[in-house]
Amino acid sequence: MNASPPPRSRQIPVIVLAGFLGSGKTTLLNHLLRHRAGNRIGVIVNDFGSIEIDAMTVSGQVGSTVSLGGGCLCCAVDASELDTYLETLTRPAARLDVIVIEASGLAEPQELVRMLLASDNPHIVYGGLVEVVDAAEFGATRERHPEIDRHLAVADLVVLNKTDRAGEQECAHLRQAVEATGSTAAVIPATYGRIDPELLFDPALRPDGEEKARQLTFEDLYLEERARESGDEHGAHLHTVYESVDFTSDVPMDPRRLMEFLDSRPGGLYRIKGYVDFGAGDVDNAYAVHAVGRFLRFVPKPWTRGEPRLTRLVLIGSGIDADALRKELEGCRTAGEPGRETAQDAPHERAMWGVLRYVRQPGDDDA
Ligand SMILES: Nc1nc2c(ncn2[C@@H]2O[C@H](COP(=O)(O)OP(=O)(O)OP(=O)(O)O)[C@@H](O)[C@H]2O)c(=O)[nH]1
Repeated sequence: MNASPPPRSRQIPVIVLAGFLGSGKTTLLNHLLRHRAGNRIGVIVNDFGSIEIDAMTVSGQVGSTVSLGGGCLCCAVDASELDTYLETLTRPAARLDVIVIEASGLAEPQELVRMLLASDNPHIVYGGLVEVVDAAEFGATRERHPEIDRHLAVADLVVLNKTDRAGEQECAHLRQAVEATGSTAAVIPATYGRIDPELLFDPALRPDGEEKARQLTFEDLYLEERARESGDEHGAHLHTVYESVDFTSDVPMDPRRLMEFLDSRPGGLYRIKGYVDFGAGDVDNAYAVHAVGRFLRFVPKPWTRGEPRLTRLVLIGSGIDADALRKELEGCRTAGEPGRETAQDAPHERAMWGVLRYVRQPGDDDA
């Protein structure tokens, strides 16, 4: 009998980090690596020579960084090559929580996103496209590279970086430009790429508490040092640009109403995560939900015996109206007569069609 590999139950989010030359991608990546909240981050870079790989690796993580030499990722690496790198990084031994691909400043990010969505690797889930924009250079870059509008249109999160060098006007201009592309991406202002890592990944939840019990690392020391230098502005400001909304319900959600809510979600609502009980719509499964920008996916998972049938959602965004969102979600609950309905009822099955559009079937290519 063949020894089967150990199960890898979680899908690892893969985030694409894009932006024009010098916009601050590497700075942002380094910031994420220093504020990784216990997560183990794997990085694929397709730059060559100009990045200090050593500076980007964090303690205990050397070996999880794969550098693609030889040019622009979307041109030089075909899908099978990318898959090989992803396969390496998703091995259980790597114990990664998130993978970030830093696209070359000249890459067409949509090509890379398409490759990820079409990937057969069952251990990854697309985690969104983050487009870094140099606020001070935005006007000039746009003149030289009109394709930036195309990049903004497909981004899930736009980081308006270098706001220290730009005036209010440039920032407002960029927001308008993003909206004009038809994009609903959240726009987050930043200096030196200091965005809240929780926008991209969850704090690690390690059952063995290994991260909590560990000794001070270089990362901690670095953070302490920086906090001292800056009077701790740094840490305090990280949490000011976005809001999060928690929603819990023991009444099942109505699939049609929830899909209406999700299909018309406001632009600033950048992330939704959690799981949903659709009651009679599917009595056997909880539906894990994962939304980044406009990307949405449901993954059905059988309820375990005795597990409380709850819907639990966390919504994260900037410029969102938390009370209004919570009310809208409350309005998505079923009238609530659990037990009276059965999954065999045709109307319930039909109501689930909207949800099932976002459940990936084997062999699907969402691109
Ligand atoms: N003033 C200012 N400078 C910044 C900020 N963020 C990054 N920089 C600087 O901008 C320069 C370019 O930053 P990088 O992070 O290397 O940019 P990149 O997008 O990775 O560049 P490429 O790899 O060439 O595409 C560096 O000198 C950074 O220190 C910021 O918010 N404000």
